[in-house]
Amino acid sequence: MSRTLEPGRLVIASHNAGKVREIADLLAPFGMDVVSAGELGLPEPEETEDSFAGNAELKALAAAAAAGLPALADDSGLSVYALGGDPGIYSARWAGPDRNFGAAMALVEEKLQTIGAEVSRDAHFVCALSLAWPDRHVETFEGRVDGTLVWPPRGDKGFGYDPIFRPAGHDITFGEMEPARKHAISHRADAFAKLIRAVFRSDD
Ligand SMILES: O=P(O)(O)OP(=O)(O)OP(=O)(O)OC[C@H]1O[C@@H](n2cnc3c(O)ncnc32)[C@H](O)[C@@H]1O
Ligand SMILES: [Mg+2]
Repeated sequence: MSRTLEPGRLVIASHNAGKVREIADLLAPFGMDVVSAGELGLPEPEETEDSFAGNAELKALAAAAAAGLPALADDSGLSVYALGGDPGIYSARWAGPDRNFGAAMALVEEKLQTIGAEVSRDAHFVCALSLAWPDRHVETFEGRVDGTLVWPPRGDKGFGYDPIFRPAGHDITFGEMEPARKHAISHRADAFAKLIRAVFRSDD
């Protein structure tokens, strides 16, 4: 049985502006009073776990303890089939400390080109969302969206690797997609749907 999230303040435990915006959009119908980790001046913890869920839990627990409030963290990434799942949990680190996703996308493409012309361009995004409370109770939900990598990058509406990811069944990239359409199908929306079913459930 999941714990119910009571109305009140909730920390979005991310230092990524694109994610904070998407999570705030997804939370908007639920009437929480959201504040980001950056606005509270919380430190960015080192992501030392070897899974999306492990890193999401670490970030949520750290923010909940520091703020004394429930905290929602997101650990996510792009997993490329032909690259054995890379960049995966290292998706942010491939962009380097200056968060240069142009360079990270070019690195993905370069590695695919090195494998050869017939290489599979299948990829998926994963998102683990963890909700933690100051008493260290934590709940984690995972989502996924499948798609194909395109080159060159297209669109400037999203963030991160969005300009090279075309979700299955669509002919535009996440970078070209309106936020509302991305929220209907994304890995983050998939994880979020599971989270809201669990923690905003009514007990009757
Ligand atoms: O850890 P926080 O502070 O939340 O921010 P971060 O950017 O470091 O986030 P992650 O550690 O989860 O790294 C995941 C990277 O994968 C990329 N990514 C995740 N979701 C994405 C999405 O919806 N569209 C494009 N790229 C995404 C994004 O660029 C992130 O930097
Ligand atoms: Mg991170």
